[in-house]
Amino acid sequence: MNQFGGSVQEEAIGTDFFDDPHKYYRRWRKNGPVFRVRRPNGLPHWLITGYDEARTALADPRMRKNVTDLYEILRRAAPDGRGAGASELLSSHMLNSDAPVHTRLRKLVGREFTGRRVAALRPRIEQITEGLLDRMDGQDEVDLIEALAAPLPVMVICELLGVPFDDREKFQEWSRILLDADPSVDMAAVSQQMSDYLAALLQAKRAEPGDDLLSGLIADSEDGDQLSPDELIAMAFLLLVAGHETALHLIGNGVYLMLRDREALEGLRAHPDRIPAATEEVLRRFGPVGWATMRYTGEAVSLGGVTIPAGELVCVSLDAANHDPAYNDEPPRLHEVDESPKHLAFGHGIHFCLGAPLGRLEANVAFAQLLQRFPGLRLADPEFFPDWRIGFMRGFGSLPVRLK
Ligand code: HEM
Repeated sequence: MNQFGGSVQEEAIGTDFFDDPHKYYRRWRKNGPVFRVRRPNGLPHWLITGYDEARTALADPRMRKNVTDLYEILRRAAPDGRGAGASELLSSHMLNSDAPVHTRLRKLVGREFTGRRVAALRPRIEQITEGLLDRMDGQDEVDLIEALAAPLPVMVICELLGVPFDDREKFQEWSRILLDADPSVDMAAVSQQMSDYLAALLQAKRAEPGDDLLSGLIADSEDGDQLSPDELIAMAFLLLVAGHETALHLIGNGVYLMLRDREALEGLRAHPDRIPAATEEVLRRFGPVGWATMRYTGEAVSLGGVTIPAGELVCVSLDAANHDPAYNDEPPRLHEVDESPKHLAFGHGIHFCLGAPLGRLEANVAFAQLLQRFPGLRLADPEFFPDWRIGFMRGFGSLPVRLK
């Protein structure tokens, strides 16, 4: 008998999950859309896998994210008592806050992160992509992640935020450690390095503002608004981290899917106007954020036939919801997507991805240019199987392709 009256299943997740989550999803569907799991690191929490329940939960204000309470609950639940990855300073950003704090932060960044600013980036994204493809030209074989999927989003986010591109190795390494919450690394030390780096960068921008988004945020906050220095650090951290690993995997996963279906790839090459719809289907099938960030119940919540008590950790599997057979029993081929798939790959509700227009734009430009430039593009090894990243970010670190 467990604390939920014995009727609630708890499913253990093995590290083989990351190679083929669908094997698990198929089995889990028999449990209903809401049940308990235990992560490979021993952390127990509720998991939501049904599409309707996922949408409902993501829009439910009783599913909270306030970082102080969340970290406390995580520390209590974690078998080693270590809790989450990044420090509370770095993590006190809008993705870890509830209304009205979230409303205020989102409004402030929304003034700078506008559709206009993103749309204006298109020619620059095209130019950066062209430059990266120029470097690939003439080679027989490249790793597509290293040559295109990784550098493009970092170059774009660095320009947008005004972060020196030369610093990328440092902050990419720190953010990867903090995202994956690697237990063998001293998170406090890495968090400190990251926050010191961002504090110095913001200080330099205060002294000498540029035409970039972080300078804009500083100027706004000095205009009588209240983004404190700590809030600026957390916001910069969120934008930097959320803005490149995700787009990297969207491009990597998309190219992989196209290369596995030659006819779809040729169809998209012949009809590039179909690429944006194909990108949406890539997001549905292989969205880079497999599981949304952790929430907790502020009060008891009944969902999908179970009642989750107050103060419990809850995670929504966007990936499982996007494959709910109730909605997606016959997926279209990538070149035949007519209707935008109903996916939750960018989340839903107040935390819906701020960078969705940018992520989509980067992927659309990358796919279009790559298909036009390299007619012979194919997997270097037709039997290639991705080495999926361990963690709930869905993507892989290398994709060897032949260009001729
Ligand atoms: C390209 C693929 C991307 C995907 C699949 C993606 C996915 C997501 C998801 C699922 C969430 C919500 C998480 C949750 O509710 O737990 C989110 C939030 C967020 N994303 Fe993205 N993202 C992408 C690109 C970007 C980019 C390029 C940026 C640019 C900076 C960005 C910035 C953000 C921010 C700031 C939030 C927090 C929004 C809030 O709390 O109000 N994302 N993203």
